[in-house]
Amino acid sequence: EYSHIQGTRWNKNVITYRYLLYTRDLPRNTVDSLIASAFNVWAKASGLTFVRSHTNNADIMVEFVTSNHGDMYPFDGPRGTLAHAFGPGLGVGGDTHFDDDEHWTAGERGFNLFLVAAHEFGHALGLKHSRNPDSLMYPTYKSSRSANLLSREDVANINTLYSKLL
Ligand SMILES: CC(C)C[C@H](CS(C)(=N)=N)C(=O)N[C@H]1Cc2cn(c3ccccc23)CCCCCCNC1=O
Ligand SMILES: [Ca+2]
Ligand SMILES: [Zn+2]
Ligand SMILES: [Zn+2]
Repeated sequence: EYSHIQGTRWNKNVITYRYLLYTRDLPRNTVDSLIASAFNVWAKASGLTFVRSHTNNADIMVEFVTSNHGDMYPFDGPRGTLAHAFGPGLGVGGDTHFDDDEHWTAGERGFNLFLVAAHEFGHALGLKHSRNPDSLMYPTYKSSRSANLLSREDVANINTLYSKLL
């Protein structure tokens, strides 16, 4: 929800992402697959393609950081704010930061990285919060989410931003 540079949406269909820092809570390949799955949630609904990059000019830089980490939004230790993402745009646009003072998991305990990442990438694509508790873009974390993560509202909102490419 930190729409840093006024760009409501990405103006391209292929969006790259790159890891800067991992968490020690999970094996790297587990992080890779959870993050890829979170991108895939939005790829299916928007027609966008997400490609992992290993160079430093990726659109979405992904990192696990704590407290003050170089932007105007320091994290707050365990619990509280779990992560944040900048809206579409150049430079810091799209960048997604996870609070590494959280306990990141692939399951039910702690905070599920897939669920949080899916919410964050909604912001990275330009989505704001929803008032519907069943929506992925609801402002607070919910561990129990149905199989189809996106509410009809989430799908409608992403389609408003990115008309589903044929
Ligand atoms: C939706 C998330 C994936 C991303 C958002 C952050 S963002 C920028 N991407 N919209 C988030 O972290 N929301 C907080 C909101 C929040 C809930 N509480 C808080 C107590 C203090 C501060 C924040 C919170 C009450 C206590 C529970 C704290 C743990 C869970 N935290 C949250 O749900
Ligand atoms: Ca926190
Ligand atoms: Zn940050
Ligand atoms: Zn949010």
